[in-house]
Amino acid sequence: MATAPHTPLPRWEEDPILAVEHLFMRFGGLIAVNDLSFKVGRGDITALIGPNGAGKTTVFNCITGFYKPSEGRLVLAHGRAPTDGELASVTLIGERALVGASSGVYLLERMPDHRVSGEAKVARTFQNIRLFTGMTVLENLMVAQHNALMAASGYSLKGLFGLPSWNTAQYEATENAKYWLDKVGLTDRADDPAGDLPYGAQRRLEIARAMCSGPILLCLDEPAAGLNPRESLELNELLRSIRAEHGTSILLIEHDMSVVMEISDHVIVLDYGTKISDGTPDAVKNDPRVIAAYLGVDEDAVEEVEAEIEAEVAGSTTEATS
Ligand SMILES: Nc1ncnc2c1ncn2[C@@H]1O[C@H](COP(=O)(O)OP(=O)(O)OP(=O)(O)O)[C@@H](O)[C@H]1O
Repeated sequence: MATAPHTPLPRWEEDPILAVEHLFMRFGGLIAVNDLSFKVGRGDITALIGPNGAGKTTVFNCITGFYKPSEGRLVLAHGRAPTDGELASVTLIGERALVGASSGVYLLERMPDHRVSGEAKVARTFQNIRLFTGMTVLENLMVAQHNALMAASGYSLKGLFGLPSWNTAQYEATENAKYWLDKVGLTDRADDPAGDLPYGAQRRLEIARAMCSGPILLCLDEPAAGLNPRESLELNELLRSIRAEHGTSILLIEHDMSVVMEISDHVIVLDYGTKISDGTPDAVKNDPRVIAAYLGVDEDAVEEVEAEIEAEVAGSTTEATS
């Protein structure tokens, strides 16, 4: 008897690095994020898109510890995703647990922002660039490694006495900074104040700064905002090489559809805090709910589209069962 062809699960189902589970964020009477669940595949470039005010930045703020969610669980797995049993015990005992040999599982909703970046290794950039504009480009990258350097300095003593472990850590931090300067094409601007850089270069420096902390998940809030078409193409290349050469998973919020459709493996669409679509770029692009949300058509038209979708789904279910 012929068996049905096996359809492989998408990576975000097979090997998720992050699972957002039933996330709610309320601000007084406003529900900015409404029962949102999705997964981010390990090594994927995942885009979170949606019209203005859909709740995208609020989701980022929850993942990166800037907001404490009203409800929900945010599971980050450094190694393989935990089993249901392992996850239940982490949820019971605390915010972090080791699963398998040495890989950690972190419940991000329980952690403050500095531990989400320092321990869980989730780095982010902001919608409005937040560099230290008076510091040099290189200094911005050294500051990003402050935590590692402080630990290596024994919280100052080893640094004061110039012990070898401190010297090694400082050397490595400088080499790391130089590597990322080169990667984003800013080596010749290393000693200039960051505030003197053109806008596109400041955006690249933000990404370099985030990468200096060695994240396993990089969250970028509108990295292509304000970039010209050439700079957008360079950004695509940079993000692809970060994924290919460092294995970093990337979650980005983006309005520039040329960037989203070109580089994403997986797209999640929000509207009024609710997920309306989740799939490959092609699937999402052709989803009538997404088209309706983006075109801003009136509610009657949206209802018509929804009725059509429901009729189609009902039709295909009947066909499948007959
Ligand atoms: N700290 C806050 N206090 C009150 N309301 C907030 C807060 N942060 C966000 N909101 C509201 O939550 C909703 C979602 O905002 P959010 O910034 O997450 O949307 P967004 O999808 O990122 O929008 P944009 O694409 O314009 O950046 C908006 O109605 C916003 O006004």
